[in-house]
Amino acid sequence: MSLKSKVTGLILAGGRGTRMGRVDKGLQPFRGATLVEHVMRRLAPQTATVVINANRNLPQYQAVAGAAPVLPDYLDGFEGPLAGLQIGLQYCPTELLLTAPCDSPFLPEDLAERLYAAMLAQDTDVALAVTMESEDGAEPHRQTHPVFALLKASLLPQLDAYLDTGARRMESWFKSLRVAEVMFDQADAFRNINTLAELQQHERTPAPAATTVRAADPGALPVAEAQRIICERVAPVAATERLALRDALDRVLAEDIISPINVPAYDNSAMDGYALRSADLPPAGAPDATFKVIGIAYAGRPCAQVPQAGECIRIMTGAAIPPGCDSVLPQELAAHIGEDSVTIRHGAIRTGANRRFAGEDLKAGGIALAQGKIMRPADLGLVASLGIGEVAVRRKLRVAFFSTGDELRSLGEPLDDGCVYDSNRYTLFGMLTRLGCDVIDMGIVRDDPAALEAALLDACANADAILTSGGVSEGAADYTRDILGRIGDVAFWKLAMRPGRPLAFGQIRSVTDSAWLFGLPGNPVAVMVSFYLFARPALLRMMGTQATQQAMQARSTAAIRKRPGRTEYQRGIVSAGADGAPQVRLTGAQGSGILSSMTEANCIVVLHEAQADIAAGEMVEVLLFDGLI
Ligand SMILES: Nc1nc2c(c(=O)[nH]1)N[C@H]1C(S)=C(S)[C@@H](COP(=O)(O)OP(=O)(O)OC[C@H]3O[C@@H](n4cnc5c(N)ncnc54)[C@H](O)[C@@H]3O)O[C@H]1N2
Ligand code: MOO
Ligand SMILES: [Mg+2]
Repeated sequence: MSLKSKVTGLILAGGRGTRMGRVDKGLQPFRGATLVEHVMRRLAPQTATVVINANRNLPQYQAVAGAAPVLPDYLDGFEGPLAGLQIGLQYCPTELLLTAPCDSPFLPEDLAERLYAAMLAQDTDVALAVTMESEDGAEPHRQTHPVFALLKASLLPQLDAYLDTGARRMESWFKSLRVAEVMFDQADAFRNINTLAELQQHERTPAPAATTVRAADPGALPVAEAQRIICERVAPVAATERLALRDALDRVLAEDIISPINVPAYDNSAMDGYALRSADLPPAGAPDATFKVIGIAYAGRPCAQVPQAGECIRIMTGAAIPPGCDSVLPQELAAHIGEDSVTIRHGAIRTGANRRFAGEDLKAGGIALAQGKIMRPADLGLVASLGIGEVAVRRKLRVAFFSTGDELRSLGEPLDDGCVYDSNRYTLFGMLTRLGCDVIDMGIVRDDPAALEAALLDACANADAILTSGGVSEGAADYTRDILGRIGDVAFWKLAMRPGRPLAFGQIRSVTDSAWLFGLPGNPVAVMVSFYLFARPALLRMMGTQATQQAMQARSTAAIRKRPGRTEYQRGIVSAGADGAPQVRLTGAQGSGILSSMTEANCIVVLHEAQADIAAGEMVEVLLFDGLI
């Protein structure tokens, strides 16, 4: 299914146009058309249909929307973009909704594609555009553009609930969701035209180029684009197996776990104390009430006695709440404890206090864990709490890997002149094992076409995916390309990133088998960065789950040099600063072959394509290694 068919476009044209003198912004003439028509032209090629959210001049908007509907807000009173988004989500017939304001005639032609790639890679519900803005003389800063968003249509109930609270700010709502931010380097493309003066000014200036110009690396593919292509091509393995619960640790669930029971199965006490009927508690102004203790309830030994007015039951944590009781007084809150009585003051507890309800953790018939979940220790416990001892998981992935290069020597061999020990097979072994794959280490393959072809066909017969390192850059790999062309469809990419500029990706096929190939660059750090950004999300998808990337913002403790036009990944150490906020420093020399600065790192600092030099104190994005690298 193409991305386009999954996306409905929504042009937000429902505002009052206050800054434009209350004119209807979308209908303002601009370069021979109206603003909304320009936006329509940019969105239409990226989406299945485009609908317009407008609250005035509906016939004029209908003329632009054609067969698609024009949707006025469901909420009254020009409540802002979230109200427009709400009606858009209510209408949305596809899985995804892409929004853009009516006054952004230059929006990027690859907006949907790039937002979707990030949504997939980071497993989020929303993806937003971000740019680096530099106003005259000021330091460049990150600017998010919440009205340029790709959202899952399934978010509607969450938005309804948010609007019910009376809140209206888009940024605040997004803070409650999982959001991917995508850096675009065409700041102009997101510039909306707010005033009539700006409109006249733009009428004269040339339109920004629709496609990105990558000055640093012309022809290089953006990272998000490569991630999207890879994720769209690979699919989860179909085979599953049933395993005893403990053996399912770190495996991917192949079926939803439906709870056969309520957990807890019965109402029970959260405290050691006295179970009572709250109607018997003393009202305000009344003297303390003394209850008669008529029995004891233990966990596992319920008490069947039914307290009457003024009676209670001594109860232990976890014991079933006796019939007729609705609240538990913790024993330390009693005013006095007698031989077989307890005295309670007004206000000591609320009605319903310390009562844990049947099904409050999990409801019978509900989905306790969804398929695709990686089984962590908490998940094992949760499944055990349901009394389930076996689960279906996807079969493990088999991943073959080898290093290429005549200069490589294996451990135990003498290091001849001009040679290096093969380290990539060790980092790859570690990363693949951490990911939960069955690994097939195929050793070192010489720079020889026949040997390489034989190794690839051998790997293809035994593995779902093949990871190689080395031999993918410009000249030396020419014969590799020929082989791969013969036995598969493999593309060689130059990526707009560093390290990890060269990458080969595609499928190897023999008469009976096929396997995905990730031809990683040879430099030891490039291998790891390429694995993390491209192979890992793809392998996780094949395993039946989705990659999560733990991204966060941290303050850079020092200035960092950065060339605009490519994404740079630098090794860093993130820690809490003196004020408790996250800060990051680089680990030293950042050459693609320098592994020592990788071993010290706990994160990668991501310097986006459009970013230039970073000043000390500036916020940067970091990806946590998450125990993988
Ligand atoms: N003219 C150009 N040259 C290079 C380009 C380019 O665009 N134009 N790209 C550079 C970049 S960036 C990288 S990264 C490397 C990638 O090269 P290959 O994938 O062809 O890898 P090799 O040439 O085989 O090796 C590169 C480097 O890494 C060492 N290496 C390789 N395998 C291992 C291993 N298993 N363990 C330890 N070290 C390994 C190898 O000895 C080389 O030093 O190309 C640049 N050149
Ligand atoms: O990928 Mo290379 O390591 O960018 O130098
Ligand atoms: Mg090379």
